[in-house]
Amino acid sequence: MKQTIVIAGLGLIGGSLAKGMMRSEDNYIIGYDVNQDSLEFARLNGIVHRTTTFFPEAIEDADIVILAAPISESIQLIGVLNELPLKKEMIVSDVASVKSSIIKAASTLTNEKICFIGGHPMAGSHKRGISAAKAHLFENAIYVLTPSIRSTDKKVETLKNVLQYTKSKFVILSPDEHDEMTGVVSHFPHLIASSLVHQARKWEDTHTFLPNLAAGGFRDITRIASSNPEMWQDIFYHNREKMSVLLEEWIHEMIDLKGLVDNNKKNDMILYLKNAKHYRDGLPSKEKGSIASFYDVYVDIKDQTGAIASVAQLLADHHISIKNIEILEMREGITGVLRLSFYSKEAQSKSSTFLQDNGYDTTIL
Ligand SMILES: NC(=O)C1=CN([C@@H]2O[C@H](COP(=O)(O)OP(=O)(O)OC[C@H]3O[C@@H](n4cnc5c(N)ncnc54)[C@H](O)[C@@H]3O)[C@@H](O)[C@H]2O)C=CC1
Ligand SMILES: O=C(O)C(=O)Cc1ccc(O)cc1
Repeated sequence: MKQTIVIAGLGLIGGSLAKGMMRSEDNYIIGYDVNQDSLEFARLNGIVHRTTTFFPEAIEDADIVILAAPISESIQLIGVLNELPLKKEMIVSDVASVKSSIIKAASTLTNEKICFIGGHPMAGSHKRGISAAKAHLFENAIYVLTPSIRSTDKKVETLKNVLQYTKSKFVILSPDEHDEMTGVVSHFPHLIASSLVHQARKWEDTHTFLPNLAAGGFRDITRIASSNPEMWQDIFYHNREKMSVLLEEWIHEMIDLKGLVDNNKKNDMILYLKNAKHYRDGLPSKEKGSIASFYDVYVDIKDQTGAIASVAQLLADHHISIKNIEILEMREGITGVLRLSFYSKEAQSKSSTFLQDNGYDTTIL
């Protein structure tokens, strides 16, 4: 059955959803955004069927509306929707990284034609805007749904059917459970990553050479500090109660850790690190989920012209596509390490074998 789907906010997430849902001929997709350039990009690249900057016109014939603007803007749009005269019933969902404030806004809806179901596709990127949108962004990722009092199981199934083209895995959670868990594994790590970067920046005043020593570990743990600051401020604001509890807990943990360092508690420190390693190693890291991870191969390469191209060409010759390629360490004139990420375990192991057969040193961690 043909469905008219409106995506309000055609940025990284809205654009990726649109691209995923365009896979079905049953979906007629309208893009709404306040930014003309995003809409033009979407039109030129066939990401949606139609675009508009006028919200009432966008939702006129909608069966499903997905709010994909920044959290505070999506909350406002819920209020706007409530005031609009609607011709027919519609499912309204969102993609916001925090669910309690969205569901709170939805609970004030009085328009009987609206069935609200909160949503959060748990995958993203440090980039923003529609030009970074990818059809496969949510493949195998967890997609949390938080039904409100204004939804039914049948409507949840309808929404899942439409969203199935994103190829994500649906999980139903309460808003509070969602905000607590994402607080721990997604939001709080962003705060810490930013604070580590600040610490390094301050120490650079003492040691100007310091940035040159910022190798793989520092870059890995602070990668997420390069994300969209306005979006993360909005997330921290809406999840501020959980953030405050987590910060309090973290401060205590750091004080305990300082005790281990100051008093040279060797065995306690080893145990602390062992326990962390054990838990980290046991995370479901080979599937894309709330912690995105891929099948990686580390390759030692020489610092010489064409070194990366040779590795890429070798894999291309064997029809293996690389999901991501990153230079982890490159010391001038010596060697470096490339991290190649693949979509499957099979591609990972084949690549490693082909590379080794061609004289490269590879490691799979
Ligand atoms: N970036 C990420 O990794 C993830 C973000 N999210 C959530 O997705 C939402 C959007 O984030 P992104 O797509 O990353 O941001 P983005 O900055 O790439 O896109 C936001 C879009 O919303 C538009 N917009 C702003 N105010 C609007 C309004 N009043 N009406 C219509 N459009 C409006 C902007 O022009 C922009 O095109 C946020 O609520 C965020 O919490 C969820 C999962 C992952
Ligand atoms: O895993 C992370 O924390 C990311 O950086 C990607 C991301 C960002 C925001 C979300 O709401 C969900 C996923």
